Amino acid sequence: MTRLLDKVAIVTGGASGMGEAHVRRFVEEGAKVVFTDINQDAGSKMAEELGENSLFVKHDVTDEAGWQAVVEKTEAVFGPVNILVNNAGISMSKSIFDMSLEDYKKIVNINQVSVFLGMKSVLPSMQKAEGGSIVNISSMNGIVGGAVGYTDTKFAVRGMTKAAALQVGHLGIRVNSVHPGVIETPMVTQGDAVEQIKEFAKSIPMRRMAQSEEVTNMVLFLASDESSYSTGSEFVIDGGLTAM
Ligand SMILES: NC(=O)C1=CN([C@@H]2O[C@H](COP(=O)(O)OP(=O)(O)OC[C@H]3O[C@@H](n4cnc5c(N)ncnc54)[C@H](O)[C@@H]3O)[C@@H](O)[C@H]2O)C=CC1
Ligand SMILES: CC(=O)C(C)=O
Repeated sequence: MTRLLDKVAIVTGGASGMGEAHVRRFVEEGAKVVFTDINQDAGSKMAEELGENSLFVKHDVTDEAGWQAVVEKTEAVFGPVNILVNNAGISMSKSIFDMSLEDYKKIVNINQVSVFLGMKSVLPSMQKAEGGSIVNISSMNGIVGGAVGYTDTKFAVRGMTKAAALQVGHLGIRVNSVHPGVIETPMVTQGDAVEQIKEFAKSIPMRRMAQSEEVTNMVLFLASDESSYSTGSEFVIDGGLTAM
């Protein structure tokens, strides 16, 4: 299990759901992983369990100064950053009639502005490392429409990925987006639309939601050198939903 041997990675939203699965697998694959989240309790417990090749830093992905601190801490403890997974995000299921500007700005800041801040903050460190891989977690709703606000941010992440990829390819830095369908994480199982989502899952071509680890396999491929010629691309993992 050495697909990320000696790579230094940052994973946001790493204390739960898909982010947690990515962190655990990256450590198993030999990476040194700094993972961040606003959930201090879950993050600290996980870091204790994972041991010396991981470090938890409490960080809100909308906080620009905090991003600098995360990168500085990563370099001080493990060295320059090779991998960034911009995973943290929230969902929101209000209609356009009910959504306030405050709601809208909140989801744009957490799901979209954070991705800009993350990429901008790690690039100098990736230049020190002489290359890197950025994996931006969008959604199937970055390919086809869904909830207002959420869809807007996930389409943006897909576009931001391509724009950044064009600018940093010559530096040996790759940037790709991942587009999960319906994944069984707390975002889905603890949300207010759980029954509707379960019903919806019956209409997925593969007739089920995915487990986080199935998305991790894709993220791991993109984070590793195995995807050395992939950049500016979107990788869909949705059980066939966007093929419909
Ligand atoms: N679960 C699903 O079906 C799908 C999820 N996604 C995306 O995948 C990513 C991960 O989602 P899940 O694992 O499902 O969600 P989750 O809710 O299980 O995990 C998200 C994590 O992000 C953290 N977080 C939230 N706001 C934050 C902030 N401001 N700063 C730092 N951390 C913050 C949460 O504390 C949590 O630990 C999100 O970007 C989501 O939009 C995309 C497609 C499908
Ligand atoms: C499709 C999606 O991004 C969900 C369920 O959060």
